[in-house]
Amino acid sequence: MGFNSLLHMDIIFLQELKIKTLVGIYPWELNAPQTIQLDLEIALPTSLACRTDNFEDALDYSLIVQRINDTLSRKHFSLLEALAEHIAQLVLTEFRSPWIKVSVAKLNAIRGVRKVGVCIERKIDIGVACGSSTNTSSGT
Ligand SMILES: Nc1nc2c(c(=O)[nH]1)N=C([C@H](O)[C@@H](O)CO)CN2
Repeated sequence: MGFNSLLHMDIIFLQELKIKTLVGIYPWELNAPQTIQLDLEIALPTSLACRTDNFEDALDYSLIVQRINDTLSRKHFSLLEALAEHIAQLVLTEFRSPWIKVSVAKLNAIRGVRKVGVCIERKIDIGVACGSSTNTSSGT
């Protein structure tokens, strides 16, 4: 139904997106926003824009950045893992992406380590792409 096959995957990437947000397991992290760095690879639902050169056929990456900034300005996650999952599910559902890789890192959070973080990969259930109502995308 208009979705690329996995042999033919077009990807929008966002590198080193820096966002201030509340994240962490320690009490001091509840009220002190920290800068995290996000790297995203987002598979596109179609390749139409490649052929048409028409912005209306493209997924506007500035809207994805806006949406991520918006959601992270309202939330506090304890773990980077949960923050990454939230971003993955948001992009899969709201932007109709079939596959995503999300890396989230804290900068200089540990002495001697420039970046520490997690990287997760998620995909939608193929049934969802084809219009079925089941969704088993989370947590796999
Ligand atoms: N696997 C994880 N380990 C730790 C996390 C995390 O999000 N995932 N977070 C912390 C603290 O919040 C730390 O980053 C404070 O500097 C420790 N371990």
